Amino acid sequence: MADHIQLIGIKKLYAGEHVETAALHEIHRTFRRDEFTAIIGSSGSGKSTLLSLVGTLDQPSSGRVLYGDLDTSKLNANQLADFRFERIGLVFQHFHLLPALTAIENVMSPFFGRRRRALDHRAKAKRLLDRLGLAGKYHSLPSQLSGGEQQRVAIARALVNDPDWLLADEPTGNLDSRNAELFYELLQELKRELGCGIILVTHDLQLARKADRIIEIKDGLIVGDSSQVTDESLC
Ligand SMILES: Nc1ncnc2c1ncn2[C@@H]1O[C@H](COP(=O)(O)OP(=O)(O)OP(=O)(O)O)[C@@H](O)[C@H]1O
Repeated sequence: MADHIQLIGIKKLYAGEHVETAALHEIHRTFRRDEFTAIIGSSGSGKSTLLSLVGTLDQPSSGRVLYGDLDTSKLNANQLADFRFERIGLVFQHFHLLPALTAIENVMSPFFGRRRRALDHRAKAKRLLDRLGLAGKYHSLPSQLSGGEQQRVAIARALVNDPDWLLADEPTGNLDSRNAELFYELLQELKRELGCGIILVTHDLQLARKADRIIEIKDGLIVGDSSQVTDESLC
């Protein structure tokens, strides 16, 4: 189990028809599993790009992403998919639930096509849904759930395989401030209970301020890191 993720000289260029966008410039940073890290920055600053590279959903143009000693740039596409499945849970702003599947089927969906005992993961999915206050909603479709409930189904799905890391991209963007607050508290509890590292991209400074560590991105560069500078210089 990796206790840290290390970014070594990460750059990301997006090639357009006529222009190339440099979304990230030479990022060096280490994330620790015992920290709740919030990533903040204005729109277009590179937060989602950074999270997708950390989550191995995309490859950097140059540089490397290490989970402990494991260099993810050495893995092929199938190995990366297995690596993500085993180690990383992902939550997105729009939840990305499959509309034709019930809550419990959505939670189990990471196992579809993988040889695992169906009974084991159904039991795990139920435990997670119960833990997240959705015991009566196993068979509800996403369209029959509130935004906050859909978000909790998405978290259950991200946690169903006991990941070492939970990466969340603007997960509170579609929630009102009360539900955003509840969501944040839930993440804190899950972190304590399950011991997974959490990296949260957010526009919500109120929430970010509660994290153990805040990293601020501007124009593809890290311009603030509360583990290296005083809190007053951030936000
Ligand atoms: N697939 C892509 N192709 C081309 N350019 C992209 C692509 N994805 C992102 N970009 C560009 O890279 C830069 C960083 O985008 P990114 O989505 O990482 O920002 P962000 O901080 O997450 O923004 P927001 O808060 O609005 O979601 C932006 O200039 C964006 O237009």
